[in-house]
Amino acid sequence: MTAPDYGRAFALWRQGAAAPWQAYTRHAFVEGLKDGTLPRESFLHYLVQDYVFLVHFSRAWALAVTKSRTLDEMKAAAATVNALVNHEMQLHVTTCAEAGIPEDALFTATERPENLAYTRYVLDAGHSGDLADLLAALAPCVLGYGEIGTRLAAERAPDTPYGDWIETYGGAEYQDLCRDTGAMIDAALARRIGPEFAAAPRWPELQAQFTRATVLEVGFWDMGMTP
Ligand SMILES: Cc1ncc(C[n+]2csc(CCO)c2C)c(N)n1
Repeated sequence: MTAPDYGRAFALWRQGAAAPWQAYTRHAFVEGLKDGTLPRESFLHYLVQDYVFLVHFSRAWALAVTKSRTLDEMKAAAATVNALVNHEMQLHVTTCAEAGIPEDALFTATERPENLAYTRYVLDAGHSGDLADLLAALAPCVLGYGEIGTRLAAERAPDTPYGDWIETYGGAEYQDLCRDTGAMIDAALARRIGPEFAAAPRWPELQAQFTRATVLEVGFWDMGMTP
């Protein structure tokens, strides 16, 4: 299966991080969602941690609003903050509520170090750099789930109990968001670095940020498997 097209910068970054990208998008946790063998306890533990993760990811996208230089950039980043705090986190709240975990327990859950490392790394990439640095660190999260969702929607076991999760990320709405985000990244890089951004002196550092965030995604799945 060929990977979905989320733009030029992403295609290059993904290629430049080939081994960790494979470890992230084909992780045992992902395969367990696909065939339904992931223990429920692992999934709920992941969802609680992911709720906290999304709180900090919303802060990172809010930082992208303040790092924007055009109204189009601001609109895209602000739309993502809205989607995160008002919609995506609802999947976590609803699923956890069904399992008897109330929302205030999600907001106050103790963060695992793997979670802390990832979110604060991304926030620091944004605080110490510009929008290009921040987007390089944010891209694996947004676009990786798009790629995982697409593959799992095609390959899933019909009776996996994780169908809602797969449909959230494999569905048309999320895939549109991934394409928009990929286009926004290409435009933001072209604006700051020039159209040949991959030949620029700062490209290796952007690649390194993307690769580090991908490695931190692998750590997040590992954490999910060890409740
Ligand atoms: C560990 C972890 N990595 C990625 C995502 C996916 N994700 C994070 S923010 C966001 C919306 C961006 O528009 C999406 C889809 C997640 N939930 N948890």
